[in-house]
Amino acid sequence: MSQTSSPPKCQPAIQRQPAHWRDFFALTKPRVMTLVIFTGLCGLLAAPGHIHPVIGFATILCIAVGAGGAAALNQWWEADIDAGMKRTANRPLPAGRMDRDSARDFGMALSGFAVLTMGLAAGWLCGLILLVSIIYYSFVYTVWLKPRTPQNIVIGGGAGAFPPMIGWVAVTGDITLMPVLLFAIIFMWTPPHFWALALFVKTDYAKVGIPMLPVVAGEKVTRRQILIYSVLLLPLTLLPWWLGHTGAVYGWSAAVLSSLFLGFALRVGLRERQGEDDKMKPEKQLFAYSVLYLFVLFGALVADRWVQVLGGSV
Ligand code: HEM
Ligand SMILES: CC(C)=CCC/C(C)=C/CC/C(C)=C/COP(=O)(O)OP(=O)(O)O
Repeated sequence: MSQTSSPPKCQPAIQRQPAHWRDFFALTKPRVMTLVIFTGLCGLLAAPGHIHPVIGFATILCIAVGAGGAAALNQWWEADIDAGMKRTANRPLPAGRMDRDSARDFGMALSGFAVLTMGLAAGWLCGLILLVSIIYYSFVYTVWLKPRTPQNIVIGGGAGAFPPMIGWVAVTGDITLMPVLLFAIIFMWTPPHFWALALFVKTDYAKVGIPMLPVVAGEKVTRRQILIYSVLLLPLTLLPWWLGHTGAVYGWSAAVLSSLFLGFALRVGLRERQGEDDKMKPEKQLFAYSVLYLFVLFGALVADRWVQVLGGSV
């Protein structure tokens, strides 16, 4: 098990020219962060109350910039690990298209800008939650948990669960039960989301000494764990409806989406791999569905709110 206690030592290919803007953009992990930004936007749109459109826009912009900054800091720290994995070897740092200090400075600048602007525009509670999520992802998860424990993403998953809470608090000004439930839903969703992927990129993580669950505990345990979190996710996503915080549009959407999630998870959880040339199709399907699932679930939350507003029930 590797214990990363200092930033990457290897300086890959020599970087002679200033990095291209495309590499700075890539450093923000834009594809992953679309869902982070979307859930933040949904938290903002589903919250009861009104927010000035400019403040609302600034809030989402700051979530995007802050998440991008945290992703850059993650890659600054992990350049040597990324260099050793096929999936990540072509990132700007391991591929030598950018020097490490630029990535660090870029990440710090984005993070600092996002937290300060968030505090000034949407209030310091939102600024504080954003700061916590940036530190959570770039330090608690990346530096501390990831190289040390197979429970890294269970605890570290909290980092990605904050954006809808930020969006919600930007509108209401305080942390009530609903933003906590939205946090809990993403927290519970993260292990099946990531372990489905970890099952089919297991060898990559093993190669660089990252103790992901399938590497340390094996596939069977990982499959069972995926199942446990997916079973718990179903009632958790229904809680906002049962407690009367949302209407039937969200409730039925959650019931259908989470049942399907459980269906995909059951196929992964209860099966055994058929030899080394197994294509891991159910695992790939669960991973792909996990992304679609969260998009649609949070979309349904907003649709539900709009139905209630138009129907005059709030
Ligand atoms: C600690 C928690 C998490 C871990 C370890 C994790 C890990 C990963 C990894 C390794 C990928 C593969 C794609 C890539 O390398 O860029 C991925 C894809 C993705 N993740 Fe996660 N993830 C986590 C949490 C989240 C959260 C909270 C969200 C959004 C709310 C999210 C959204 C996505 C999306 C949208 C993709 C697909 C990107 C694409 O289409 O290429 N992830 N995740
Ligand atoms: C507002 C804010 C700060 C949001 C952060 C959101 C967040 C925690 C997203 C996590 C998503 C992500 C890219 C995980 C990758 O894990 P990894 O870095 O272990 O993946 P890798 O193996 O691809 O590098």
